[in-house]
Amino acid sequence: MTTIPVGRPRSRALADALRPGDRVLLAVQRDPSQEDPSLADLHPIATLARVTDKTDRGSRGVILVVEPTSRYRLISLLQTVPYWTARAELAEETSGGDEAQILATALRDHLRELAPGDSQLHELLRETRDPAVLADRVAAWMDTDDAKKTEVLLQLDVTARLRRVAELINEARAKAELRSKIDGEVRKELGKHQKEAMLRQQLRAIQKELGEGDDKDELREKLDAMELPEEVREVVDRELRRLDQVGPNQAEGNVIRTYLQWIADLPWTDRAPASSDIDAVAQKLEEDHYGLDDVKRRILEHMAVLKLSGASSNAARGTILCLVGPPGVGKTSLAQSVAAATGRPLQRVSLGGVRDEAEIRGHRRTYIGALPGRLIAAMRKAKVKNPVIVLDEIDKMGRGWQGDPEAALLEVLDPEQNKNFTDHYMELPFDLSEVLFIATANDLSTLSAPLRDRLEIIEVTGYTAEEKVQIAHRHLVPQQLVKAGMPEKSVLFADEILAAIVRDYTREAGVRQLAREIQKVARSVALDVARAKTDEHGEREAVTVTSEHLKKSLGKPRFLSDMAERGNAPGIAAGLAWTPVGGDILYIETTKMPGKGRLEITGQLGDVMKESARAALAYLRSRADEYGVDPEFLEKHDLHIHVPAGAIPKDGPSAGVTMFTALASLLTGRRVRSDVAMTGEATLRGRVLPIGGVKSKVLAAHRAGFKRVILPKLNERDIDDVPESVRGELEFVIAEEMREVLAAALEPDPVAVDAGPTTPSTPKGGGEGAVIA
Ligand SMILES: Nc1ncnc2c1ncn2[C@@H]1O[C@H](COP(=O)(O)OP(=O)(O)OP(=O)(O)O)[C@@H](O)[C@H]1O
Repeated sequence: MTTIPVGRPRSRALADALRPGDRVLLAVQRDPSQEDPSLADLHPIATLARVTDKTDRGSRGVILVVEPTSRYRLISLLQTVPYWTARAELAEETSGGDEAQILATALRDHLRELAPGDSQLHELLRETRDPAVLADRVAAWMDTDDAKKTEVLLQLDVTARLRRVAELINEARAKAELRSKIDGEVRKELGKHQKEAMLRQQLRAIQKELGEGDDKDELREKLDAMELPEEVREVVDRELRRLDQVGPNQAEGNVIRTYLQWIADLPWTDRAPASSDIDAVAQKLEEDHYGLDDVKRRILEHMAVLKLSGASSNAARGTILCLVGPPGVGKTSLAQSVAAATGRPLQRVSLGGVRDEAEIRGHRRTYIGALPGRLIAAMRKAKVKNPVIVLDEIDKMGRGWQGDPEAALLEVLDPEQNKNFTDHYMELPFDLSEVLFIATANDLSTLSAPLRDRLEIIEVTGYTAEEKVQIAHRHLVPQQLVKAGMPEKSVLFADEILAAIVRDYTREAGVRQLAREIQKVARSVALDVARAKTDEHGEREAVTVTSEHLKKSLGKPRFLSDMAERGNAPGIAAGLAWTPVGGDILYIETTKMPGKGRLEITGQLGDVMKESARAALAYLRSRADEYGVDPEFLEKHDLHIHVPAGAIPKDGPSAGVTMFTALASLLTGRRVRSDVAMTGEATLRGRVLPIGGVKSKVLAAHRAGFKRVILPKLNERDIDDVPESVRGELEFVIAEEMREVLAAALEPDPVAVDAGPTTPSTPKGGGEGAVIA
C-alpha cells in the first residue's frame, strides 16, 4: 500500500472521479518537473493499482491510498483531457525459477541480520513468499532515491531485479556506516567546553523539574511572606545568606535548600478552626459507630475535661487518650470521627517496629540524606499546628541500640516539654502542644510504666455476634458496596445472612474480616446487580443475598463450632485465653502411657505455664484419694500435657484450672462437659485465683458456642463488663476451689473405654503470640 498526494489539475480531475475499489494506472515521469508529459516522457512500465481510500483536503489536493497489483506496459495515450487515459498491456516478467528462489532466500537472511529490530521489515519478509514481489516490497521499504526505485520497477527479469535490490541494500549500508563514522569523529571533536555547556543546560532543566536550583527566589519569597517565630526567622535569614555564598550547583546548596524547604512547609502558626463542641463529637461518634457506648462516653468525658480545663489539647494537659483493643474494632475509625467532628485534620504516625530514636526525632543534618523524624513529617502533612495525630501501635515500639524511641515519645507527650519539641534535623523548637494525640495499642502488657502513666486507657474489647451483625447492617454493607463501586442499596444482606457470615466465615474480635467477606459477596453478585430489572423510576431492583450466594462466593463454612472440633475422650478441657487480637479458646489435651510417673509438657509453653502444669499435677497427687485417683497408677504411668497450635508460643498462669481439669478428667475417666470453658489460676492447695481479660475471654467462649463458663470468684465483678445479650446466653459458674471447678466441668460418670489421645484437629486462629494472661 502506498499513499499518493494528488495536486496537478489533470490528475486531480481523475482523482475526483475515482471511488475506492476503482483501478488506475500509475506511470512514472522521466522528468518530474515537466508539467505536460507525452508518452515519450513517461517510463514505459506503469503500475496498475486499486484505490482503497481517498481523502479530499480541498485546496490542498487529494490523498489517494492505493494498492499496486501488477506492472503494465504503456502502449499509447488515448486522451489527455480532462485526464490522461492510456492503452496498456500486462508486462510479462521472467520468473527466474530456482535461481530467483535462492536469491530471495539470501536477501531475506541478509536483511534479517542487518536490521534485527525492525519488526515491520520482519513481518514483510515473513509474509512475502514470491521472489518477484519480495524484490518490489523491499525496494519500496528502502530509504533510497526514486531513480533507483524506478530502476527496480522497470526490471522485468526477476533475478536481475533481486540482484539490483541486493546491490542497493549494500550501497545503503555502506553509506550508513560512513555516516556513523563521520558522526563519531565530529562528536569527538566537540570540545570539552561545549560538552560542559550542554550538561549544564540539562542540569538546569532537571533542577527545574525537581523544583530545585533556580527556585531559590521562590523559596525566599515564600519564607519572607510567612509568619515565623523570631528564633526561626533568625535561622532562616542566616541560612539564606549561606545559600547566596555557595554556588548554585554545590551539594551544600542542596542541603541548605532542603532544610529551608522544610521550614517553609511546616505549620509554625497556622491553625485549623477547631471547635470544642462536645455535642458535635457525640453526634459524629454516634453516626459512625454502632454500640461502644462505654467507649464513646469515655471519649466524650475526656474531651469535656479538656474543654473545661481550658487546655487547647490533651498534650497540653498531659494525658493522652489511648484506645486499646484487638485489630479491627474501630480504634482508628473512632479517632477519625473525633478529628472530623472537631474540624482538625488527622495524620497517622505508625510506631509499630520503630526502634530508633531518629525515627521519632530525626537525624542530625550532618548525616548524608538526613531527614526530620515522623512527628515533624506528620506536622508538615497536617499543614496546621493543631491536628489530630494518631500514634498507631504504641505498644509495638521497640528499643534498639540506636537510642530509645520511647524517651523521645515521652518528650512529645510531656506538657512541660512539647511546647518546644526539638527535632534533631530541624534544630529548632516546634510547638506540639496544640496537637490532639490519640494513641492506639493492641496489648497493654508491653507498655512501659512511664508511658502508661501518660495514657488515659480506654479498652475496646471486641464485639458479640449480634453487635457485628448490626455494625455490618448499618455501616459495613453500605461502605463495602460503595467501595466495590456499586450503589449503596443495590444489594440486600438480611440479618440471618450477615449472622451466617459472622458465624461460619469469620473468627475475630473486630470486624475487619467480616468487612472483607462482605465485599467478596458484593463483588460476586455484581453481575446480578447489573442485570437486575429496573422499576418505573429507572432504579434497579436490589439483589438479595442468599445462602447459595454465600456458598458460591465464600466457599464452604470456614469455621466449625469449637465444640465440634473437640474429641470426646476424657483428658481434654477447653480453656479461655487472652491474646492481643482478642479472646480465644485454648484446648488442653492430656494423655497417659505406661512409664515411671514422669510429666511431659509440649506446645511451646512458657515457664509460667509449665509451672502451672506441674502445680496442677502436684495438687491432684496430693488429693488423689479425694478425686478417686489411684496413686499407684500415677507412679507407673507417664503423663503428657499438650496445648495444640504447637507453633504458637503461649504463657501465663491462667490455664492452671484448665490443666488441672484435663488431668483430673484423664485420670478419673470422666469426660469434661463439651459445653464448658474455663479460666483461672490454680494454687498448689487447690484455690482458684483471679485472672485478667475476662470480657474478651467470655466473648470468645460465647463466639465459640460454649454455654457454661467457669470463672474465679474474684473475677465475678468483671462479668458486669460483658454485654447483656451475651450474659443472658451463658451460665457463669463462680469457683473458689478446684473442687467446685470439677463439679461444674466433669460429667458425673466415667466412660467405659479409654479412647486414648484425641486431638482437637484444627489449630486455633488468632495470629502469632497467643498469651494466656
Ligand atoms: N462499632 C463500629 N461501628 C461501625 N463501624 C465499625 C465499628 N467498629 C469498627 N468499624 C469499622 O471497622 C473497620 C476497621 O476499623 P479500624 O480500622 O478503626 O480498626 P482498628 O481497631 O483501628 O484496627 P487496627 O488496630 O488494626 O488499626 C473500619 O472500617 C470501621 O469503620
